[in-house]
Amino acid sequence: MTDLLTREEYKALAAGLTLPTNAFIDGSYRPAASGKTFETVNPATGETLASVAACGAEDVDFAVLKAREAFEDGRWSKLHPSERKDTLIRFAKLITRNRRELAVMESLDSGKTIYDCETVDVPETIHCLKWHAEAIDKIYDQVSPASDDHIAMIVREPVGVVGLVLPWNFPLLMLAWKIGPALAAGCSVIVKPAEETSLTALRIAELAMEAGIPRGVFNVVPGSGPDVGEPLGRHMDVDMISFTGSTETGRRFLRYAADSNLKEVVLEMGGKNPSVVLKDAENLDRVAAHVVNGAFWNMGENCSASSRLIVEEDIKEALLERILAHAREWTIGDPLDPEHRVGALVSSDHFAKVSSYLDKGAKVLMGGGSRDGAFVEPTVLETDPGSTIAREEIFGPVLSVLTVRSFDEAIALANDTQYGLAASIFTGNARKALRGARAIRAGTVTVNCFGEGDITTPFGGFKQSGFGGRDNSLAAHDQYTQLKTIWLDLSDDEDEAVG
Ligand SMILES: NC(=O)C1=CN([C@@H]2O[C@H](COP(=O)(O)OP(=O)(O)OC[C@H]3O[C@@H](n4cnc5c(N)ncnc54)[C@H](O)[C@@H]3O)[C@@H](O)[C@H]2O)C=CC1
Ligand code: BAL
Repeated sequence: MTDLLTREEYKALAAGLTLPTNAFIDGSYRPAASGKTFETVNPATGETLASVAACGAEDVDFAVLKAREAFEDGRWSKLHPSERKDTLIRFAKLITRNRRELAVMESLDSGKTIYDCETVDVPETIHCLKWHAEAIDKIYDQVSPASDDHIAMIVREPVGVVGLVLPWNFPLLMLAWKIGPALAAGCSVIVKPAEETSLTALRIAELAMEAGIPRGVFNVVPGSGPDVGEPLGRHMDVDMISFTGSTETGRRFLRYAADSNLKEVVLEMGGKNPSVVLKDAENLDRVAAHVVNGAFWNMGENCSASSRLIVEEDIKEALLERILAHAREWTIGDPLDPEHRVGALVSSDHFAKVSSYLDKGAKVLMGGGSRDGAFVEPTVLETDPGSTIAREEIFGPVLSVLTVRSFDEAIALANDTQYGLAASIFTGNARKALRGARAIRAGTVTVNCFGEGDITTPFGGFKQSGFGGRDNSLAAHDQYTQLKTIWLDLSDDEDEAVG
């Protein structure tokens, strides 16, 4: 368990931070070529934290050029995997040494609670980098079954120059999910952080250099989606894009790829994830704790948040009573107070979007309030399956309650969505649990718990939640590598016909 500081100690650390503001390209910080900047704001207070380089196509071109040079000369891509492993482990250690600074920076820039930053975001970032580092010198190439006269080798090669386009809800952790396997594989990366939360990615770049990752291999280009994300997506010399964010922007990356060099595209997008609670669920208090955690953790700014509760009517009242009791324990307020479990939403724009759902006519069972500084109370709403609230990804601390009368109705409703990222099912009946888990079309289904798995399990979505690959586990290495087949002719009969 992380040793947390007091609110006053976190405030003092925050006051003493030096915030990185420039792009990081070819091993050094530099302003945007245009000289332009944009403000990054602490959403909990509305105060401007820093003016960050507002990069554009010229900066993207330069970063791609340098990333390509690094990739082709092999200063990283051709190292022995164990050397990349050692460097990445040094990198993880440097993050550990600077973990408090990163946790505070993340909390200030995103509104996330310091509690989550200290206990989840930063430690999971470190664990993710170490895991992929440790894996990379243990993955073997293959030899195919072939006749005695031939050997066919199947070797894995890094994809090349990859663009990593990040969301703002887990700025450090999503960075780690992507750079962990990409750097381990030998790729050169261009990170495009979300404009709301650029700071920790920019600071991490410096630690990457300090760890010994060669210049040009790790670049961070901050700026808006249209100014940086689009030129990256359309670049003719970028081999692949790995994106996490909204389904709408994910679609754009497919168009960019189709219109340019058909680069590979991996998309991890939205969700409207169901928690199905059947009438034979055991220990409703525990079920309620899982549902509340799934819905309100990280302010519900989580693509795998369990935002739809689908409950059989026989147990609805008993479950709701417990859900409301648990939800009341989720204290809201200053993100730098380690007692708080609910911080601020990421921005005033996002606050306006989430707030707009709160007056759409659903029956409010709890919460529904908001206050200055982008805070939205954990909210439980009873609604019907066709309502906007029950269908759209709100990405805030809002749980919709939907009532069903049977197992089949519950599963049909769970699947009645364009998304398919995550789901959970609560029941004491093993057969129903497995039937439900098989029937729900989602990348992750948890039984009698809410969870996203861990670094060892693939994470990604079905339907409009995902495309092209998985984050986490060895499956992530498939994203950043491609297979090559090499045939060797071993026959020594010179008379044998060729072809
Ligand atoms: N799957 C997930 O983890 C996330 C889902 N979302 C969903 O998306 C909604 C909107 O949030 P946004 O921040 O607007 O997400 P977004 O999908 O627009 O942003 C994600 C990333 O894409 C970039 N981007 C935006 N427009 C672009 C464009 N035209 N071309 C290239 N890159 C572009 C952004 O700068 C950011 O780095 C949220 O309310 C939530 O529902 C948002 C963030 C994360
Ligand atoms: N649930 C972690 C990944 C994401 O929100 O995108």
